[in-house]
Amino acid sequence: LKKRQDTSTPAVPYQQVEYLVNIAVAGQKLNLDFDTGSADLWVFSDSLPASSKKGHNIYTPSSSPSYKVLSGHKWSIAYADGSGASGTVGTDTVTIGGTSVTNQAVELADRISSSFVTDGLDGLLGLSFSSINTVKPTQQKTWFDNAKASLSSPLFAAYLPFNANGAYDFGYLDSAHYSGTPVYAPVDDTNGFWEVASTSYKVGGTTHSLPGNTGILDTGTTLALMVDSAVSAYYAQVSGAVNSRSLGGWVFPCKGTTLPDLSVRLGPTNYATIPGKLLNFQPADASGTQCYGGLQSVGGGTMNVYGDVFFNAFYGIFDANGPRFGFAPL
Ligand SMILES: N#Cc1c(N)n[nH]c1N1CCCC1
Repeated sequence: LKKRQDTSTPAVPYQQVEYLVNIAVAGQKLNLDFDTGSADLWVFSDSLPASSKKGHNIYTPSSSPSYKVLSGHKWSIAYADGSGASGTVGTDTVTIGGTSVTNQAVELADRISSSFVTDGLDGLLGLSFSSINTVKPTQQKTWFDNAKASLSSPLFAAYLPFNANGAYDFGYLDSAHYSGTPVYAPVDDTNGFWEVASTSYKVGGTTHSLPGNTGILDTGTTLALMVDSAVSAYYAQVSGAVNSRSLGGWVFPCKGTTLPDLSVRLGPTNYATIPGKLLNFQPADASGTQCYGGLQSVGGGTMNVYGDVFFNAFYGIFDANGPRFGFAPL
């Protein structure tokens, strides 16, 4: 699994950092973005315009003897960052690590939005709950849902260290990928996400409550996105921080700033502390004067989104038994 930081485009709230995982769809190697915030497995297909296919590995069903068309089935997905894709559906054998799933729904993109053309990925592998899969008329299951019975344990874990190669462990916990003992929070899968209660946070030695709030653990989102009260309270601790419309979010002076840690409550008991140094995402402009924060606003609602910034500090354990989410410091 490789991590590629796309610093070419200006920071935007949902900018994707690709976690490229090499998987085989019927022996055809593809780099897919493993995304615990969505439930569709889709790939670039040969029915895309040539301009969209440039620089990507393309899945060609015609060269796979095990491919079967799922006739009359379509899919269409729109992500929170405004990107999207759509197309037709088939099934094939999908192998990750040593585990093969036969008759896995593979969604063929015949339309993709521009951000996918420039990203280094060849598609997405959804790892949220199958209840939000977009295939119609018959909803399809995620690769993990299909695979979990044949794994030693019905779980997977995300190891995504900052600026280093990461890994997804399927069916087991790799003790080399975390320290200490994992703690767990119950997951409510009603909305199809790995969603836990997140009713308070700590910054600058003060505990703030977030009544009725939850958080989703989402490897497909780059940053940590929280409700405005939390984001404002955090940047109130950072001198010179401003919420810049032109730069697309909260920025602060790159020089001389020491960001505070952010502790977020996951479940009824435990807090996860993200060190301040992981909350400096990248320079917000070419001059490098202002830096873009790794904590940004989720907009409205009470559902916070703990993305890759969280996983840069914690090994994330997605356990279908429960279901529950576990975490331990890297
Ligand atoms: N926005 C967004 C988003 C998310 N919350 N999880 N995964 C996402 N994407 C996967 C590919 C593009 C966006």
